[in-house]
Amino acid sequence: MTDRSETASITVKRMNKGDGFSYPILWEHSFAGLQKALREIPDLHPSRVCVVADSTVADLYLEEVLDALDGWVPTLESFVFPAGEESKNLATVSDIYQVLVAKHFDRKDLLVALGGGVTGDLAGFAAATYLRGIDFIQVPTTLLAQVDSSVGGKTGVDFQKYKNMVGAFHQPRLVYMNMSVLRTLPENQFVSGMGEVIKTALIRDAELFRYLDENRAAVKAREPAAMIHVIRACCEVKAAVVEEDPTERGIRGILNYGHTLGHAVEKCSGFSLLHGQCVGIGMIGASWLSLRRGGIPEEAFRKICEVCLFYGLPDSVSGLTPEEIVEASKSDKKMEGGKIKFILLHQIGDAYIDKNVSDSELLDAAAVLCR
Ligand SMILES: NC(=O)c1ccc[n+]([C@@H]2O[C@H](COP(=O)([O-])OP(=O)(O)OC[C@H]3O[C@@H](n4cnc5c(N)ncnc54)[C@H](O)[C@@H]3O)[C@@H](O)[C@H]2O)c1
Ligand SMILES: O=C(O)C(=O)C[C@@H](O)[C@H](O)[C@H](O)COP(=O)(O)O
Ligand SMILES: [Zn+2]
Repeated sequence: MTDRSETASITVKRMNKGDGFSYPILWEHSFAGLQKALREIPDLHPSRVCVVADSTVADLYLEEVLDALDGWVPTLESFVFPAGEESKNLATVSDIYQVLVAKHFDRKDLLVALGGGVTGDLAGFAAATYLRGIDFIQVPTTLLAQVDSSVGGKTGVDFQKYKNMVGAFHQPRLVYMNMSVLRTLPENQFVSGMGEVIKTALIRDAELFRYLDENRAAVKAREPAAMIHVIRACCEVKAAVVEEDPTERGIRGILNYGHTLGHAVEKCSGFSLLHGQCVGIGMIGASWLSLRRGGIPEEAFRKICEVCLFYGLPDSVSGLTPEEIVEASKSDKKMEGGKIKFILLHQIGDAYIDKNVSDSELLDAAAVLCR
């Protein structure tokens, strides 16, 4: 088994293909090395830096991050918004633009996304669009952001209650993780992150799935060695998929495992359920359909349910009907040429994209989730 228990770095690379990019992903135990990591990035010479954080993360870590950056640039700003998915909208992006305009940020300046996926998506989208694109870095502080959202350059906001309806692909220049921040992460947010961890294992890393199954106590207790192993494994999978297909023309779609039904549940719940919890619910539906299609055996389906439940993920949702979940799935952006894009499993660790899932199959899968 690969030893991923040491902190280290990997590099996301895609060069000379027209949309080339390359950036390091670093695992550290404090914010102290952030300035050095930034100074090592060639051609990154901002005069102004704005750290974007939500209210909770700002209270916990903003000062430490500003201290870590002290002395690097003449102008160091911060922008703080109310924590929660409700802030992931164009109004907050507009508020970020206002600060950037007021402080005369130019094309060479930099945004720092300090926080979870909401902050990364928002700050990344502001960076993608302000002056037609400025640099940004990701400093992820939730498990979900460390295993998924900080890598790969999907940025954006919700629009009229539709998830991520407006956005852009814009790769960060650096992903810097301070692993110690996981100590303050509330349990429900940890569980939400585990939704994306299990997703990653199911789509491309059977060995990681076994690790999650066999090291339950260590992972659940957030033991540092187990966390580094899990987070590195997820970043390796994500980096590999994104390098292959940065703008989701094809294979990147597998990162959406559990999201077709998951995003629909998230929308129908009025965002009262967390993203990773909804992905967990959606994965049960997608795994059930994989079983029915003869992709995975009954035993694998049971094991997926068992592992999801062990890590605290829900396997069903109350108060919703299968019909409304299907309706919401079909009005999400998963449709291509009138067909829904659904991700299924050949086996644990091997996902594929299927564009032939019928309405009745979708309805049956949604019915499995409604109790
Ligand atoms: N761009 C992508 O590739 C991608 C991938 C997955 C998810 N997402 C998006 O990410 C979002 C979910 O991200 P999230 O789960 O990180 O949510 P989040 O950013 O809202 O963070 C969750 C909560 O945890 C708090 N928090 C963050 N770090 C903390 C810490 N170290 N200690 C204590 N509290 C902390 C935040 O203040 C917030 O209240 C969704 O909008 C989802 O659509 C994007
Ligand atoms: O990076 C990707 O690609 C993903 O699909 C990762 C997902 O976990 C994430 O939730 C993403 O934001 C979903 O993308 P969307 O295009 O379906 O909104
Ligand atoms: Zn997701």
